[in-house]
Parts: sequence; C-alpha cells; structure tokens
Amino acid sequence: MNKYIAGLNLPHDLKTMEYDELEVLTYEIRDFLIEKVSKTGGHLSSNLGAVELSIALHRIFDAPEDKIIWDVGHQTYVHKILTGRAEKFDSLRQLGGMSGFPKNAESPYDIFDTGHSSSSISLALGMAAARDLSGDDYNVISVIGDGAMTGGLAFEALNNVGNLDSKLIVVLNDNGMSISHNTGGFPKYLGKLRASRKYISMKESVKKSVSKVPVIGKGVIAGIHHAKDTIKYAVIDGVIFEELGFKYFGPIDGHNIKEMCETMELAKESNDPVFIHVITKKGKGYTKAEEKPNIFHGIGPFDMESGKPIKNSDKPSYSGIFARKLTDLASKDSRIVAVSAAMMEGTGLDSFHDTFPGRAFDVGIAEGHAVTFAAGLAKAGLKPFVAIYSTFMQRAYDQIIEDVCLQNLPVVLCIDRAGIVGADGETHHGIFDLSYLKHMPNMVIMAPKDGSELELMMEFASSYDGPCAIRYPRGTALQSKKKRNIILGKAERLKEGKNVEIWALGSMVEKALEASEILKENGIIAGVVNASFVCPIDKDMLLESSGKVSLIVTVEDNVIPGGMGEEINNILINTGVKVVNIGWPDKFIEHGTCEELYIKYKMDSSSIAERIKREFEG
Ligand SMILES: Cc1ncc(C[n+]2csc(CCOP(=O)(O)OP(=O)(O)O)c2C)c(N)n1
Ligand SMILES: CC(=O)[C@@H](O)[C@H](O)COP(=O)(O)O
Ligand SMILES: [Mg+2]
Repeated sequence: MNKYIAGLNLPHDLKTMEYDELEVLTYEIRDFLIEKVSKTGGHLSSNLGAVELSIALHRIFDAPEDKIIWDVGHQTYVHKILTGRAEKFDSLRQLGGMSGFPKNAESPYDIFDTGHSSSSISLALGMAAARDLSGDDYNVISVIGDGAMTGGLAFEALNNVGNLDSKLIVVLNDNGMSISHNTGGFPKYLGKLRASRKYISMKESVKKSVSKVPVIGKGVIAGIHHAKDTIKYAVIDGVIFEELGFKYFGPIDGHNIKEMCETMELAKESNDPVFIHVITKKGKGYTKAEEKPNIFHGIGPFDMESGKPIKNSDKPSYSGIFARKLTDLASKDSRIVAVSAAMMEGTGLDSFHDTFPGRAFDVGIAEGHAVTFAAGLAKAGLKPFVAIYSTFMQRAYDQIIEDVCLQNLPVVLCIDRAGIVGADGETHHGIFDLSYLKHMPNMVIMAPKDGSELELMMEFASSYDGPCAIRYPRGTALQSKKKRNIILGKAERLKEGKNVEIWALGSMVEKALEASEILKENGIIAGVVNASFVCPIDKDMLLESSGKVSLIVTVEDNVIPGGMGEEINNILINTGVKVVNIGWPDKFIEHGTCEELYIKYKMDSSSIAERIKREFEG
C-alpha cells in the first residue's frame, strides 16, 4: 500500500496535514483506486471524482460524531480508505468481504446503508430534527450527486428543509453525469450555474464594489436580494436553493481541497441550512474513465493499461436480447415506446434510442414518475415498455397499482436484474418483485426460462391489452432453439415425472433440469415444469399434476414470502399433495457472486436435488 495511506492515522491526520501533503495523498488514493478496482471490479469513475471532496469532508467535519450521509453510496470508496479500511479493498464486493456501499455494520463512519438514490437529504433532515429534539449539536451532511438530485425524493426533502430552522448541510457533487448523461431541466439549471462559475469574479466584484459605496452600498446589496428576479438571477447564484431556505455557496471547484475546506468551515458556522455546490469531474485522474465515465461507472475487472474488461462474454445478455427485440417490435408497431429511469445503458435501451431517438424516454432517476408517465403514454394510445431494474421498481409500487393496474392500462413492465444480482448486495438484489406485484389486480407476470422465451414473451406482451410484467435476470442468457406459443396463464411441462414434479420459474428452470438429472441417478424421476406465468398461474396443469405426484417442489429467484410458491400452495392446499417451496429466505441477502450465493442459500442444482431427495424419502 502507498506510503501515505499506510502511514497515516486516518481520518484524524487529515486535520493537521498541509494542503500540499493532501495533494500528494490525492495522487496516492487515485493510484490505489485504479489498481484495486481493476482487480475486483466496482464503481470507479464516481469515486475518482470524489477524492478531494471526501478528504475535505473528513478534514473539516468530525465523523462519526458529525453525520456524513452518502447518497446512493457507490462513491464511498475514498471515504472507506479515509476511515481506515484501505487494506480491505482486495475483498471489495466479495462474499464475506467489504461492501461497495456504506454499511453501518462495517464501520460507524458509515452512518446509513444507502444504495438507492435520492434518499440522503431526507435521511439528513430526519437526523437533524432528532438532533435538535435531543439538544445535541453535531453536524449532519448529505452528499448527493447531480443525478440523484433528479430523484423526486430529493425534492420532497428539499421542500421540507424549508421547515427547518437549524443547521443542515447539503453538498451537491455536480459532475454533470448520472450513469450516463444526466437528463431533464434541473441538470440544465445546474449547467447554467456551472457556467456561471466563470462570472463569479464579476458577481463578487459587483457585490464588493457596490458594498464599498458609502451609505447606500450595503442597502443596495441587501436590496439586490429582494430585487426583481432578473437582477436576483443575474447576481445571486443558486437562487432556487436560496428560495427554498438554504444559504447557497458555490459553485466551487470540487477538486480544490482548500477552497472546499474554507467553504465547509463557513457552512459549519451557519445555524441555517447550507447548500454547497461543488463541481467535479467524473473519472478524474484516469484518462480512460475521464473519456468514458459511463463505462467506468460500474465496471468488472479491467486491464489498467488498455482499460479493456478482463473477461468478456460473447453470449448475449438478457438486457441485450430485450433491447434488440423491442427495436424489432417497434419497427413493426409505431405505438411502441420505451421508458427508462436513468438506466438507458444498463437496460440496453441506449441501442433502442439509437434507432428510435424520439421513442425512447429517459426520465432521470425517477421510477415512480417513469411508471405514471408510461400510464399517460398508454392512456393516450401508445404501448410503453418501461425498463427498470427489479430493485429500483420498488420505488414505483403505488404508481403501478393506482396508475396502471386500477386503470387496466397496456403498460409493459420490463423488470431487469430480477433475482439475485451478486456484487451489489442487499440494496440491489431483485428478489421482491413477485411479492410486490403478485397481489395487484389485473397484473400479468411472466418470466422467461431463456433468451428465446424472453423474445416470445415480449411478442405476447406487445399485443396484450392490459398491464403485464416480464422479469428477467442480470447477465448472459441461455438460448434454446425450441419455439413455443406463449399462451396467457399456460405453463410448459419439460419433463414427465413419477412421484415428484418441480415447478420452476425463469432462470431457475435450468437449475431444476440439472437437479432432475441428479435425482435420476438416485432413482427418483422428477418432472420439471417451466411455470412461465406467476399471474395467472397454470391452475389446470397444477391440479392435474397434484393427482399424479405426491410431491410438488416450487423453485424461484424471489423471496419465498409472496412468491410463486405461495401462489401454488394456495391452489393445492386441499389436494393432499405435499408442496415444498425453494426460494430466498425472508431476509436481506449479502453481496457475493451469484454462484456463491446460490450455494450458500441452497438454491444451486445439487442443493435443490438434495432437498427434494430428503423430502421425498422423508
Ligand atoms: C432508486 C435508484 N435508481 C437508480 C439507481 C442506479 N444508479 C446508481 S448511481 C446512479 C447515477 C447517480 O448519479 P449521481 O448522483 O450524479 O452520482 P455520480 O455517479 O455522478 O457521482 C444511478 C442512476 C439507484 N442506485 N437508485
Ligand atoms: C450504483 C448503482 O446502483 C448502479 O451503478 C448499479 O450498481 C448498476 O448495476 P448493474 O451493474 O447491474 O447495471
Ligand atoms: Mg453525477
């Protein structure tokens, strides 16, 4: 490990180091980040952009007594280095290793286990209100990116800060990027503020010279603050934040530690909410990441010299198949449009946008809005496909019920990253969507067993006149030659069984087939059914099976509570057949590779076979 990082007592030494020493530290930290993340993979460009900001925060504030809350939390690698965890980076995002997000269980400096965007101002406001009630005096700081600021939750909190008459600090880390380019009117406003940076001396000189004018000068400055918007907008930056009750400081250089420290010192002295706007460069210090901050936002292990990923699968991903199929469908049906919530690349919709720029809508990190926006599109006669990761779709729960299902609108929810996702851990596993969708009246839920079936289900969805959801996992997709007709509520029996039948969903079908082969070696002939639909489930086939076998086993990449197994239990409850449910337990699943987690939670094919053997023989 580099000289400085290893030799320092962090974060305490930051408070006494000279600025030029801190400058050296920034180089060491960047070298460290690039080297470590090139081996483990992770979120690189956001962290490279947050080096000086993290140093300034830990120099000026006294964490963990002062509460620093990181929005999303993917940019906390520097914070973790500065809070004594540098030696844990070889285990980053690995089973049993350090998380890629803040984890309070990992360190008291990680105030809140964030992972979903736009929550930090609400969290900070809650903690500040509690602080005031208990008569404490610590500082509470939200660190939020310009992408996260496009999330409605952030604006709900900004509005509510208007009721706070004590101190709170919001630091906006504005690098002009979300995962890819930021979108909407707010980033445009921030862009004007960033551009205004070059005029800041003009404004400062205006304020300084006017205030020197005897007698009237101060009054004129005071007057400016209450002047017509035109003057106010001209002279005062960040007026939107000032109007919401903040003192706005900025925009300042988010790579100038001294400037940030002086500003944070000022903010510390204020008894009112302060909004500090820092300008940073995403990917700073690694040319490849500066040039392509989106590619290096979240990246697997890569070659530091070339920047190229170490392992590249040539098999298509589910997201890639989804996007290609949607483009094909849209070429035949002009009603088809696509909606994303700031995840155009992750969902593959960037390629759809290349073909149909006018029919791809990126609404920012605003999943609830995305769904209701899609309801509006559908109400006006279009056929929206809304592509949102399972875990982020949780943000749109009410909008799906009220604005899609209740209205019975033809909106297709394309639930990407459904099931366990691996390295991102608890905040990102998509293991709840069956549970939060299944009880919604009018909602059809499908899950393809492979890439070919995803295409077939999308075809079905494109002509289905009501709400439907297709859930598919992260990563590469199996391909099958066999085509089948997707019929509403109809499952597909893949293998006949003697006394046992496995009902598997989506990506778990492959594991069920493997388990069936293992059981055959033990003399147990287990049938396998590709459930295909969870709502409506194939009740006829289920009841038929219950008359033939003594044991039905359900297997799904969802938590058991509220999952497909529960649906099947309810249908078979009076048939006398034994039903066993295999799925994720009712808990938050940690990070690790998917393979490791399937094995640890006995959801790999041999564990499934073992469980069935025990149940069958037991
Ligand atoms: C609710 C939610 N939606 C989407 C995401 C995926 N996501 C993670 S980081 C990110 C972009 C964040 O941009 P910004 O806040 O500007 O941070 P930066 O990476 O630029 O530092 C997105 C969309 C998320 N974490 N949470
Ligand atoms: C921090 C965040 O929420 C995203 O960057 C997420 O990690 C992307 O996940 P994928 O890598 O599955 O696209
Ligand atoms: Mg950003």
